[in-house]
Amino acid sequence: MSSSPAKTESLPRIAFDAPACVDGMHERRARLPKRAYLLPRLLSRDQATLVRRLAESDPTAQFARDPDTVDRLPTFECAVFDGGQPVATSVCRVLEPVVTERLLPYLRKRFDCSSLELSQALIRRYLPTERREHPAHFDAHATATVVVSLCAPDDYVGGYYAQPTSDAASARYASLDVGDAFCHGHDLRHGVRVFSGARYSLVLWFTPRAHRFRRRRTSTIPPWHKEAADRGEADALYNVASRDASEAARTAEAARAERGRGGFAAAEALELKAAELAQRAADGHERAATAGSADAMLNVGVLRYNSGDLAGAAACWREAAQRGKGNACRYYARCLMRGEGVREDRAAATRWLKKGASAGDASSAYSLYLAGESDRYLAMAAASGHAAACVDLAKTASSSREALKLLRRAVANGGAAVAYCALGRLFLGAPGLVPDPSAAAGFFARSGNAEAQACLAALYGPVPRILRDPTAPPSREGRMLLLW
Ligand SMILES: O=C(O)CCC(=O)C(=O)O
Ligand SMILES: [Fe+2]
Repeated sequence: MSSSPAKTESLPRIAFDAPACVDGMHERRARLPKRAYLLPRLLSRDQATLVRRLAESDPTAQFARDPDTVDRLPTFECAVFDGGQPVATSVCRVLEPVVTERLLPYLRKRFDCSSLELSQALIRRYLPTERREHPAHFDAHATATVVVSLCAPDDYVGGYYAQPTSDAASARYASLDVGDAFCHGHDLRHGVRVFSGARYSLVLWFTPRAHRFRRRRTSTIPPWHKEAADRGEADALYNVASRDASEAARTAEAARAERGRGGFAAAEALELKAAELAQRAADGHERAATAGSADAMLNVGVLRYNSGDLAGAAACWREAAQRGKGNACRYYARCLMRGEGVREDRAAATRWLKKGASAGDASSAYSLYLAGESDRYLAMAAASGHAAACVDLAKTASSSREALKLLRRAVANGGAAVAYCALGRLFLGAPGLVPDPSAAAGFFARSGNAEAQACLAALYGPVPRILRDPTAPPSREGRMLLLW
């Protein structure tokens, strides 16, 4: 992870061919190994601003916090159009003419599909107190993706990047002006990293009419991606295998729930299906790894590790790490640190963690900080939204305001229990904040972890039952709303 750049211009950027006009649409083809295009000013500045304002104010629009399909952290996405139907009606009214009159004719031609339609549209936000990144992934479910910037370039540093290979160093950023769109197919690895500031984007997914999908009902692999897998394309093989793996996990969860309800026969059938899917996922990952997918190599390493083949696991992780996969660097460093499957070598482990951190893996950066390397690794991890790093950095923040920002980011990035506990401590007394034991108690109750319960006991003596409930609302709702 490069330490925070001051400007998007200093990041490696996507190069484009000269402008061309296709069916009245201005495009610039990206110089990338996969089909991708810049569509300058797809929305006017006014339209982009209006879309963003409506998303923030329309009662039919809401930024959801349910788990994202890519990283399982809160999405902070606002549904605009779903399964062929408008959701945020006011936003759809602005987009309708742009989609039907300009985008659809263009995309049908560019992606050779006369039945292409808008399947889903959503707005994502990346605020300093919320999501900072969306890890590299494929939009396998869509024939074509169109991402429109709803922000001025000066509002943030970083943004959307295309990453042709699994090596994080191959990431190239698209500098988009407000209203500019970037358009790509199902086979382009891409992601978002916001180093600073706030970013809003509109994401539109197009599929043939017959494959229109509803939110989260994307567990089946669509034919265009399956065809790529059948041709032996490593990335597509990996995507198919990881879809099988997540279906296996979902089915196993359903089996557990069924067993809990006493439906033993149904549970058994689900367990069988989960085992079949897990086996198919394992075979798929092996095939994808053999075809050269570093993403799959990481998972094959996990499978080997879990089966007790530590040397096999270390070899897989090393190979994936050599190909620039940040989390594989960390997994391999762990082997070196513990002498698992390789000879123990702490100096080499540190070198691999540094490589992982510079490939964007926040946990590598945090591990380096924990191992006593420079404090800048703590700042690096916190900047990416690493929850524990945000909480640790909040302890030495220069102001209560900065500490609050970091703790809100930790809550949004999966660290609720520990962050709420730290918030409780902050409200017991911090420079610039009037101590508020009642607000502190509310946060401790929300946290529910052992430390927070001890703090509650210290505040009020034996903890009343209601305050032990981690879902109990804070005691002063009005005040909480101001902060949250
Ligand atoms: O926010 C963006 O620009 C892109 C988000 C994205 O890649 C996705 O939602 O799949
Ligand atoms: Fe995407």
